[in-house]
Amino acid sequence: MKSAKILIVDDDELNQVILTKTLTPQYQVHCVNDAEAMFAWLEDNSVDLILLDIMMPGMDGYEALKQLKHDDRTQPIPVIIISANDSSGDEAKGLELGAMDYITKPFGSAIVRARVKNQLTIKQKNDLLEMLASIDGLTEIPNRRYFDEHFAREWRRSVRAGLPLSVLLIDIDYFKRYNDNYGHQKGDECLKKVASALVNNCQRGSDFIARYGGEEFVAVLPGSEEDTAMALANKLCRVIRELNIPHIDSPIAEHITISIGATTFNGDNNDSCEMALIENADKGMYQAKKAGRNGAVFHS
Ligand SMILES: Nc1nc2c(ncn2[C@@H]2O[C@H](COP(=O)(O)OP(=O)(O)OP(=O)(O)O)[C@@H](O)[C@H]2O)c(=O)[nH]1
Repeated sequence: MKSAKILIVDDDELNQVILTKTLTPQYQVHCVNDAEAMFAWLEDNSVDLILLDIMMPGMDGYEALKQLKHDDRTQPIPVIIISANDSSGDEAKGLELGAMDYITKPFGSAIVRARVKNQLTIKQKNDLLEMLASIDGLTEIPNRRYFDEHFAREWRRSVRAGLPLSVLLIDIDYFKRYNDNYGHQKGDECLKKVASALVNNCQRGSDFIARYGGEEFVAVLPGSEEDTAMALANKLCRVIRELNIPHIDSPIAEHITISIGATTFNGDNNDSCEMALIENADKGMYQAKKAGRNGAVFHS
């Protein structure tokens, strides 16, 4: 809870100072003067709670709240309205639009602190549930649902910043034969070992690995060009070979191997879409399988 991030949206500097002073000992606080600055800040920063003023120059707080709740990316962020409008009609309007709480000005510090704490406690529990719903039960790495959200976010970031984004599709070779020969339980153990080796061998903090489905994994590599992506793909093939998981029924090796399809979006082509990137990686995978497996192929 200590490191929770709170965004204060208020054009009144005195309110900003008082709220910051009230919350700073416990939380990370950032202030912006209007709704436009709030949306700009949210493009690149994660926030756990928003304290939102209603009467502001430009877009007012109600409209800002409506837009926050309309966007999947900002919808889960709890909003507390802090407003000088103290009529029950105003409060009802804010709550109906999706605010979690409503504090009227002038406010007492203890009330602000208590209400913020309540909302952050609820948020923490919701985040935990969200996390549990995003993790694959077998391998304990991010699941397909988590991947879909993460990948869409990274794609937008890459288009906006004009930065490359690489994707690796990773598939265990002859895994049906492995299951048939060693049994489904051993198959599960193998999937766990492969997943953890893949996660432990991704170099950059921004690299992301998920279970794509069955015996297939996917890596999202923000900021990585073709060379870096292929270097990582080849390294992952080697790492999995070196796990030395016996697979006597594999026609190509005595141990478990993987095939990888790789592709890169260069951040400069707005015509392509995120799904085209997956399709390209899938084509690379098909070629890697056709070329004999146990290796990586880049498809642009
Ligand atoms: N043990 C176990 N097996 C799984 C799981 N998910 C998928 N599989 C198995 O993975 C196998 C995938 O087989 P295929 O798609 O035919 O591919 P493959 O045998 O790996 O052959 P190639 O990909 O062409 O090298 C199937 O037998 C699935 O039952 C799982 O959670 N646990």
